[in-house]
Amino acid sequence: MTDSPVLEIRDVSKEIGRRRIIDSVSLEVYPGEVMGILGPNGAGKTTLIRMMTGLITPTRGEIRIRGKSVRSQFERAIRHVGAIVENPEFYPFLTGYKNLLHFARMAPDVGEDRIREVVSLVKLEEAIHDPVKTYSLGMRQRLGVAQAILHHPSLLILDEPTNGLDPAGIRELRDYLRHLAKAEQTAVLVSSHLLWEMQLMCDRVAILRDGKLIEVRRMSEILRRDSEELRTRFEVDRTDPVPSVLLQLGLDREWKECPGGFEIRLRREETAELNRRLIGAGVRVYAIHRMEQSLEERFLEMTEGDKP
Ligand SMILES: Nc1ncnc2c1ncn2[C@@H]1O[C@H](COP(=O)(O)OP(=O)(O)OP(=O)(O)O)[C@@H](O)[C@H]1O
Repeated sequence: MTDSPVLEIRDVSKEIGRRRIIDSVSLEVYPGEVMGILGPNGAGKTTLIRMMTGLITPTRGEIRIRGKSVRSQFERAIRHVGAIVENPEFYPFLTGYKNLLHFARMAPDVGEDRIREVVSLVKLEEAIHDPVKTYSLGMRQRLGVAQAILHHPSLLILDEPTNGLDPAGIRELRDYLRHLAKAEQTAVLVSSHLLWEMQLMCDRVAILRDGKLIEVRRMSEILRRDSEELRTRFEVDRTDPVPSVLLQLGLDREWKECPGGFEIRLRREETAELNRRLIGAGVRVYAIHRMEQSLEERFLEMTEGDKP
């Protein structure tokens, strides 16, 4: 990536009382990407987001938005940000359009053209002239995003945006967030404690545990499982040669019999190799099943790591 980052978090820590809630976090988010902050409840996601929006100040370190320090150049930094940190509040008896008009009056250079543009970006054209009290949760969420992006922010921050949405609502949210990131080159930052939601929405994900950033990875890398040991089931006619074949391969792995064959944990390449050797030993192999680890299992592994 050659662009300069929209958001730079540099070695940020936050202590409240004697507790370090955020511990030396550094992270960069670029134009046009959807970045997820993933961590279990209490990991520090909201605290980190509150620091990005200037609601609280870091104990140490610095946060810059488009190169401007949130602490020392607050107004110049924050004008590039659109955020929904709590649930957005609207006037329920006014239409979506009138609500947006109301917010547009507070922002410089936002006219009705821009309102129409954001309404179309969040795909709310059909309902925009209905009163907000008739909106579903997902529609309110979209109106919230429309409001947050009225002033063309470079960075859109959404804290747990999928709370209360059903899978269809989450898919919609994903579609227009991705569209927004690509169409307006907005950097989007969303937090969640659910990996599968991040999988649907994000290009990259930053994993937070106990206030520490333990990894930043492309979502596609997390989902690629070639180098991982997965539980693999072989359907075979006999298992008696398995120990000697494993010995030949130098694979010091536990395996166990199961109905119609055996199970073992293997990497992708090892699976092919074991198959070849089994056939060489005269075993008939009917099927090989690699059991994908569920996303929830992977999330627990990533966030619990070396915990007891
Ligand atoms: N003002 C505060 N005073 C004391 N402790 C706090 C304060 N704010 C947050 N904490 C603690 O810091 C930790 C991180 O909280 P934070 O709300 O940032 O986590 P989170 O990852 O957003 O979790 P959740 O998804 O539950 O909101 C929690 O253990 C919380 O109790």
